[in-house]
Amino acid sequence: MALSPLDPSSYSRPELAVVKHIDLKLNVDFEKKQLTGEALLTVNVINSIEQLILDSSNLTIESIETEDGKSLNFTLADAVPNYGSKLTIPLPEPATANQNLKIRIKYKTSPSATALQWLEPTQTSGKKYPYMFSQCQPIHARSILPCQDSPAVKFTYNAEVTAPEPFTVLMSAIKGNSSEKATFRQPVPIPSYLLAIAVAVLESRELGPRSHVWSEKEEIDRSAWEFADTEKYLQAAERLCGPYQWTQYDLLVLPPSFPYGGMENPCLTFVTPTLLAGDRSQADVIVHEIMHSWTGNLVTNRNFEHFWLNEGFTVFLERKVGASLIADKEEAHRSRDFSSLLGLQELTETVKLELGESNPLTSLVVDLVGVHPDDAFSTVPYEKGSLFLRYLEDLLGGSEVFDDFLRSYLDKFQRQSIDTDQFKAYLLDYFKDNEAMKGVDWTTWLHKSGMPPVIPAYDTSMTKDVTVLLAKVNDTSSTLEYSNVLTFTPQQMINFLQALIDQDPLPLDRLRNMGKKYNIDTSKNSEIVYRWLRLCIRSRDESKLSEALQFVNNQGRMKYVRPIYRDLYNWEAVRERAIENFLKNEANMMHVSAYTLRKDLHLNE
Ligand SMILES: CC/C=C\C/C=C\C[C@@H](O)/C=C/C=C/C=C\[C@@H](O)CCCC(=O)O
Ligand SMILES: [Zn+2]
Repeated sequence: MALSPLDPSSYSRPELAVVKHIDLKLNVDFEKKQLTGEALLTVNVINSIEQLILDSSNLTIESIETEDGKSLNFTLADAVPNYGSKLTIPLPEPATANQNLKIRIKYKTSPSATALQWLEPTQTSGKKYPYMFSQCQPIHARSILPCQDSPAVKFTYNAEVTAPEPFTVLMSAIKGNSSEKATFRQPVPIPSYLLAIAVAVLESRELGPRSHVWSEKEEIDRSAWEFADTEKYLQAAERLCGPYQWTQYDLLVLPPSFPYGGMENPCLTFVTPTLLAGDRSQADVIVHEIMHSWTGNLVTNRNFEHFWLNEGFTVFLERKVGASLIADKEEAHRSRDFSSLLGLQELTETVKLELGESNPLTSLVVDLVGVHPDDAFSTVPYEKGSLFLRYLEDLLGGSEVFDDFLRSYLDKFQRQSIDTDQFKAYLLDYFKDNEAMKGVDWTTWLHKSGMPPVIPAYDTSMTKDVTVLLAKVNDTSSTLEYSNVLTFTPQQMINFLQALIDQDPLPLDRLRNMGKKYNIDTSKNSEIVYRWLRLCIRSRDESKLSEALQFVNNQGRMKYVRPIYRDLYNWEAVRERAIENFLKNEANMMHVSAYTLRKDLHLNE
């Protein structure tokens, strides 16, 4: 299949023409699980073209015409699994450089559009109304509208959406005030993966001068409490990165099947309800999504081979901003390093235990020719990426100089899509007089698989207690008491449990005793519950099996569900039960969850 030279995951040819703006008109039909409507594309021609090529997946194209109603022919190629169909629109006459074309496409989505999940009322908290939401990243926007589904292309959009009463429509854009129909405008150019829509019966609460939180009414009070500090985080982010450019920053708490912790849809971050821990302990996810307002959403990876530019930078900024909220400078430094050490633990598990050190997907820059981005997803771009930036910061003179570089980088590349070479060239030029720059082994950092070549000298004072506890627990002759963990924060407990995951399993009686004594087995914090269940599975606790299955059935956050299923698969005695459980629940999952779990459970081989 011929794909774009700029993006191995798209048919479109952004080097020839780019969509600059989209006017969308959509109607939401819950009965048919379908969006129907039209997209009016404004296309800017870069090099003479005789045809326009777009991405589409499972769309029914009803007609294509020019703005003044002249019908255009088109061909929809046979679908290639997971990439969809190339949509070719021959132009009535060749278009030349700088020309702007307007093309109106009337179409319908399919009930199995991979970007959309249509929930039955039983899958919602209210149990009365259906619910629909999207997840376009990485390349699922093509199942919602015909487009250049590549982050190399950025467009502004306006939308008008009709849905029956009493549904609310939300999109990744500024919401209009009309009470008759839902209107939206996104004046900042976005890549297609940031297009988002949710339609449900929702309530909202004000969180701050530019923020509301939205959810079903059953979660609204808990959500407003959990995310009350949003404005404080936005202001801290602005102090580091400059003014917030997206006007509105709202949050939408989705139903439990939402597959990610958070998705940085502009103006409206989508989050999993597993963040509602009741103790604000998962605020780092909100800070992470806020930081995407600069890295990812303003400065965007040109294609998903450079995904680390989105995620590595965002994790790096998230930890800086998190630390900046702590008044005591030394404590802030300790806390930043503590989070980085947890990230390093997760990276170690991914590289050494899950993917393997020679796996090409453990490189920072990956080759996605013939590899679907959903199959390449892991903690590597997040943690190896942010560790690389931390290495550079330490090498080049610390945060005093590196923060200035970051602001300059954001300023230089804002509203653009870039690749790793552009980042590298800019950094080399910015620090051209810095001798230390010569010591960077670029090839190893960017293109070699495995663990990073250098691990920063992190402050370990906050992990000391964890290390002591780990030795105690591993010494099976030592007595365990609640007092051992009395002063532990949820983060320290998470760090401790993650360290246990990264080592050989504890004998089952020791693990059970630990769970009881340390009150772990009654925790409501999903980050703790998930790691605890994994430990129980790895120590072969059959009595925990139904709890583990319930946990993966009750929420769909892939960060939790996939490792649990993989651990269950590796336990031969329960493998069949795990597969049976997956097959029973597959229909309730979003496409990306079912797709990746099928691979984790080796079901399509
Ligand atoms: C090297 C990686 C190459 C390609 C991956 C590109 C896209 C990955 C695709 O599967 C979509 C990812 C969407 C992620 C959204 C949110 C995450 O940041 C959530 C992280 C996990 C969690 O907290 O639940
Ligand atoms: Zn992210």
